[in-house]
Formats: sequence, structure tokens, C-alpha cells
Amino acid sequence: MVVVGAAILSAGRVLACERAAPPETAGRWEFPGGKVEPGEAEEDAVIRECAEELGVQVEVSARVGGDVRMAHGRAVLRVYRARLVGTAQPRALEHAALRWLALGELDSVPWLPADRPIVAALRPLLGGGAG
Ligand SMILES: Nc1nc2c([nH]c(=O)n2[C@H]2C[C@H](O)[C@@H](COP(=O)(O)OP(=O)(O)OP(=O)(O)O)O2)c(=O)[nH]1
Repeated sequence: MVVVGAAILSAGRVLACERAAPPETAGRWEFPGGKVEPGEAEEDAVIRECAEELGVQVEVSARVGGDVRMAHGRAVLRVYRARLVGTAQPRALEHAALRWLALGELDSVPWLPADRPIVAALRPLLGGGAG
């Protein structure tokens, strides 16, 4: 099973999202995303999840970081770089909170463990006004 996430970059910041559920992961921070559906392209899953979770349209580009095998072993996390299309701003439709993090703020939230290597791979993309 593949879980995709979106590293949405805007003005040198990345969007981080606080999980609201389930209890085991609530309060941990992640990239918006979710499970790829059967027959669905990964990029399309990123676009769908951003619409469902944030109410925004995104344009998806390159991968950020490599495949991350998740704790339970049956799933892999793949994160894609994305940017907002249009003027709508992300809203926490399913998350407890949203935060735009600059380079120096990346460690200010408790990320899900699988996201750590992705966050490390993001560093070179932030700070230079990336978006
Ligand atoms: N969306 C997302 N999930 C992540 C990240 N890192 C990480 O370990 N996960 C885990 C948490 C969940 O166990 C799983 C994704 O499940 P999910 O609940 O977001 O997926 P979904 O939106 O398709 O949800 P559902 O339809 O099954 O309820 O992957 C991340 O950065 N983003």
C-alpha cells in the first residue's frame, strides 16, 4: 500500500498539518495526503487528498526524499512537492491545525516518525523563497 503526502511550498515555507485522529497519531504532524486508491496515479491521489483535506487545488511536481517504509511494514510513504493553484488558502477540514513552517521552524512540531527523513530532504528547498 502506498501513502502519498504533499510538501506544499509557498514563499519559502512548507505546510505542516496536525493529525486529529486516530488517538495513536493525533497531535503528530504530517504532510496532507493519504492512501492511494486502486488504479489511481500517485499524483492524482495527492491532488485529491489536498482537495478533501484542505479545500485547495495543487500542482504536483517532483518527489521529495525517498520511499519511507512505515512502522507497520505494509505501507510505504512517498511525498511529492506541490504548490497552490489559485488564491484559495488551505483550511483544516480534517486536521486539528495547520502551520506554514520556515526552514528554522521545521523542528518546532512533533512530526510522525516516517516524516523525519522527508523533512530532512526538504531543507535544501526552503529558505530560498521556494514556492
Ligand atoms: N497523510 C499522511 N499520512 C502519513 C504521513 N506520515 C505517516 O506516517 N502517515 C501514516 C498515517 C496513517 O497511518 C497513514 C495514512 O493514513 P490516512 O488516514 O491519512 O489515509 P486516508 O486519508 O486515505 O484515510 P482513510 O480513508 O483510510 O481514513 O500513513 C504523512 O506525512 N501524511
